[in-house]
Formats: sequence, structure tokens, C-alpha cells
Amino acid sequence: MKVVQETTIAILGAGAWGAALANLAAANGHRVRLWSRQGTETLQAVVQDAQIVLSAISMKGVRTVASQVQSCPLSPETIFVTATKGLEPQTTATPTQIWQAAFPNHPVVVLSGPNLSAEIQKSLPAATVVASNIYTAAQKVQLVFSSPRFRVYTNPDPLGVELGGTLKNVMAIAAGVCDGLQLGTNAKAALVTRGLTEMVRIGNFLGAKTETFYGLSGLGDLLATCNSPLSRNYQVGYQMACGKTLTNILANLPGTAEGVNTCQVLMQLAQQQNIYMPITEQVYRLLQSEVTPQQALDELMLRNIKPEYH
Ligand SMILES: NC(=O)C1=CN([C@@H]2O[C@H](COP(=O)(O)OP(=O)(O)OC[C@H]3O[C@@H](n4cnc5c(N)ncnc54)[C@H](O)[C@@H]3O)[C@@H](O)[C@H]2O)C=CC1
Ligand SMILES: O=C(CO)COP(=O)(O)O
Repeated sequence: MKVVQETTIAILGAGAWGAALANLAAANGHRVRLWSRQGTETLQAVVQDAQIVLSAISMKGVRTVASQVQSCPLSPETIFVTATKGLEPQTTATPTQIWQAAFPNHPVVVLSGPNLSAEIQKSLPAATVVASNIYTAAQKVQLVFSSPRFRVYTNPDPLGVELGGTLKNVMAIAAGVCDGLQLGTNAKAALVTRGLTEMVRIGNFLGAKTETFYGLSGLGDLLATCNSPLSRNYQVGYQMACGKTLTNILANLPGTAEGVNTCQVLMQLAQQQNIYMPITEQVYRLLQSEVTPQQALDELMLRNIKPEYH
């Protein structure tokens, strides 16, 4: 494996994912500084002289933190990496779009893949994707994080990579419902496959490439989160199918389930742009308490019959 120079990395967000990424980088011998809004270190001290600033902040905090970083002195060479999987409600912007607008002269790299942090913290093997319009920046991040237990691929479609990780969260909620209702393996296979079709449809509309959704950050992450109780989004769906309220589930969930907000943003976009997203619509209606899990299933199954590729 190629050797990379020791790099100073500032990781913003010390939640489950920020902590796991910090450990991966530290295990590769890099200087890692972790910032969280609850910590004692200032943002300025953490990002100062950092060659990489990586954000693993929940979607709701991205814009605020990006604007706070704008007032910190940075090296002109600093590469931003975003590992957040969400969409901003007011603007539908992705995290990359927010970071790139805040730092137009710096490269921004997306890091996304089937990466359940609890498994990564146990040193289980995993793979991920880093994508950027600036290939050398993606390559640098690839070298920094690659290890015998974390295989990092580059990809030239940052929007597709980012949307794969973001859109699959809604499908993970649906998959949790499917398992909570004990609908079986056939139902799950149908749901995940049609879910991927829906992800490609909205992803293409937003400008992402189809093939990216068939890679690690799309299909890969869909398989991981739709099949694992470690996924918080899956847990939301599973527990709703078991009769719990969304408020109660979110109050007891360890960490962030971005799919809940992403689903609202997607529904708004689908309605405005007339994009057909039947699974997302039923997840939305379930989260709004407009339908029960069983009614959501019936609505999906009783739609007009049609050819597969439409
Ligand atoms: N946990 C996982 O397995 C993975 C998570 N992700 C994504 O990474 C992001 C973070 O996820 P987790 O670390 O799991 O969530 P978490 O809930 O454990 O941590 C979220 C972090 O964001 C910070 N934060 C939230 N709002 C903020 C605000 N307004 N200002 C400043 N900081 C704020 C919190 O203090 C915390 O440090 C999410 O978008 C998630 O989808 C991506 C891949 C894997
Ligand atoms: O994105 C993830 C794994 O790739 C984490 O999924 P959850 O946010 O649903 O826990």
C-alpha cells in the first residue's frame, strides 16, 4: 500500500461517526483533533493548520458550523471532507453544496459508503467511497483513510455518492417497517430493489449519474442499512411497525436518524417537480401518522400495475 505523509486532520462532530473516523485516521498515524460543540477546545484551535477538515456533524448543524469555520484562519491548501448524510430542509442543499459555497476556493470531498460506525469501531472490515470534482483531493483523502480494515475507493461523481448515502436512509426506514411487520424475504428484496429505482429516479433528476447508485455508496449502503438493526433509520421503521410512536422512538434513539428529515425534504421536492416516489411517499405518510404501517403496505401493493422499467 502507498505510504502517505503524516497529516493533521480536524474532525468536526464527535458523535458515533466522527469518533469512528477519528480512530481510523489515528490508527494510520495521523494527527487527529476532534471538535464538538460540547467540548472545551475552540473551533479555531482545532482547524488551525489542519490539512483536512472533516465534518461528521448532523445535517441540522452543518450550515451553522460551516459559517463558524469561515471566521477561522485556514491554510489555503485545506481540503474539506463531508461525511454527513442529509439534505437541508429550507434549500434542499446537500452538505457538500453548503461547504463548497462557504469555501469556494477549497476542494470538497464526500466520504460515503456502507459504514455502520459500531462495526468500524470493532475493527471489522469495511469499504467506502471518496468523491470530488478535484481528483487529487479525493486521492489524498483515500490515502489518509485506507488501511487493511478500511478500503477506500475514489469516484468522480460526488453528487451521486452523496445522494446514495442520503436517499438510502428513507429506504432503511421502510426496510425496518418491512422487518417489524415480518413481511418476509421476498417483500424485503422487492422493497430494496424498487427503493433503488426510486433513488436513481430522484438522483438523476438532481444531476447524479445512474451507475453511482449501483456502487458502494448507493446499493452498498442500501444493503447495509436495510439489513442491520445497527442502523438508526432501520430502527425507526422497525419500532414504528412494533407500535411505538415516532416521538418516543427518537427520544430513545442513540444518535441521529437523518432519514426522518430527508423524507420530508424529498416529499416536498417530489411534489413540486412531479417525480413519482411511492415508497418515499408512504414513509412520509407513516412518519406524519397519516397511515399505519399496514395501510402503507396496502397502498404500495394496490397501486396500478405497470411495466418494471417505468
Ligand atoms: N453513525 C454512523 O454509522 C454513520 C453516520 N453517518 C452520518 O454522519 C452524520 C452524524 O452521524 P452520527 O455521528 O451517527 O450522529 P450523532 O448523533 O452520534 O452525532 C452528531 C454530531 O453532530 C453534532 N451536532 C448536531 N447538531 C449540531 C449543531 N447544531 N452544531 C454543532 N454540532 C452539531 C453533535 O454534537 C454530534 O457531535 C449523520 O449525517 C449520519 O447520517 C454516516 C455514516 C455512518
Ligand atoms: O449511514 C449509515 C451506515 O452507512 C448509518 O446508518 P444510520 O444513520 O441509519 O445508523
